[in-house]
Amino acid sequence: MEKMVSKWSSDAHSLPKNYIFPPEQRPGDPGSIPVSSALPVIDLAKAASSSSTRGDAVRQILQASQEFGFFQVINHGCEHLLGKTADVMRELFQLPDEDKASLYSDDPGKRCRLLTSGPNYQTEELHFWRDNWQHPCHPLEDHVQSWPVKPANYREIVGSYSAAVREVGLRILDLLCEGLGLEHGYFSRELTQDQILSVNRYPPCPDPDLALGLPKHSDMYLLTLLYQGHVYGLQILKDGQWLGVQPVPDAFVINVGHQLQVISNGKLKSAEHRVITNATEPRTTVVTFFAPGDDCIIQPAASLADETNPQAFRSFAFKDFVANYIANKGDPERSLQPFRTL
Ligand SMILES: O=C(O)CCC(=O)C(=O)O
Ligand SMILES: [Fe+2]
Repeated sequence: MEKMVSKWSSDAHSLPKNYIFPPEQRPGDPGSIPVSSALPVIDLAKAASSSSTRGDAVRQILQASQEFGFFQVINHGCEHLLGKTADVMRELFQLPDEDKASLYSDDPGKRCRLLTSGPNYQTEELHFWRDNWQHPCHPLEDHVQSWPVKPANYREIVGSYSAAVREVGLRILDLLCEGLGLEHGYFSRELTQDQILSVNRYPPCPDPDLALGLPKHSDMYLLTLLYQGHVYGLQILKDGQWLGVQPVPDAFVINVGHQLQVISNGKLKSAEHRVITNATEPRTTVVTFFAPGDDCIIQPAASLADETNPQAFRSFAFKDFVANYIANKGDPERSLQPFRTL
């Protein structure tokens, strides 16, 4: 708990050595990377099933998932919950130390915990400039009892938020099904059995050129839904170039995880991304990962593999992917390599 960046960083005028990335991984001058307007912002109101524009929304989502592995959505229906949810998370990070100490754990096996840096602080060579709070949130009745009782409205607000973003995530997955030609509901059972809330808190950093909030990685689950608020920090790698993701009011940033990359037989891309810090404004982001159950078998959808597009990955149990991802510290190529057939 003493290790949490938010605990000591306001007194730090320079970076501790083990927060300084090697030169080739450093973000460098933030001004050198453009905040890009190229990433599509898709209006989900246009994707209503009765709407004549649904086909356009399906094409936009599919194209963005192929080209960038990322897109933003607006008019998703959760706008009224965003401020409340971000506020309750900020309150949680500002609870008195004794309350936070009861939530903090360095044990990577604990699913509901406050932590700092990466999943396993003890074994890391370099640390990331972030604190994190995470727990499962679906099905709600299985998990809500393990959530904190402070802030007093935490369970109510986070329960509503988790249920509402689940609907958005499943709607987006159904639009992707339509785009990929998979049957309706393909992703709605074991493939999204788990849902994990992960809240990042990036305090102001004395030297943003040298540190990273999160280093380059791809997400290992099926689909990620991110509320990033108004503070910039997320960058995605496209064709070897970093692009900054513009904060759009009330939008969710959506990205393809490794499991969706595999199920789509490589048609959709799980893009690498990272988080930079800044010297003045704390950044709080609320991430929801939609994930398969541990024993769920992952494989390319049969209809997406044929003679011209041979099956690019073998089938595997999701938990075996997770073990290999963790062993390789999320390195995208080494995480996927044992499961490739081509
Ligand atoms: O905080 C962000 O902007 C992105 C977080 C992220 O990439 C992650 O939690 O996997
Ligand atoms: Fe990520």
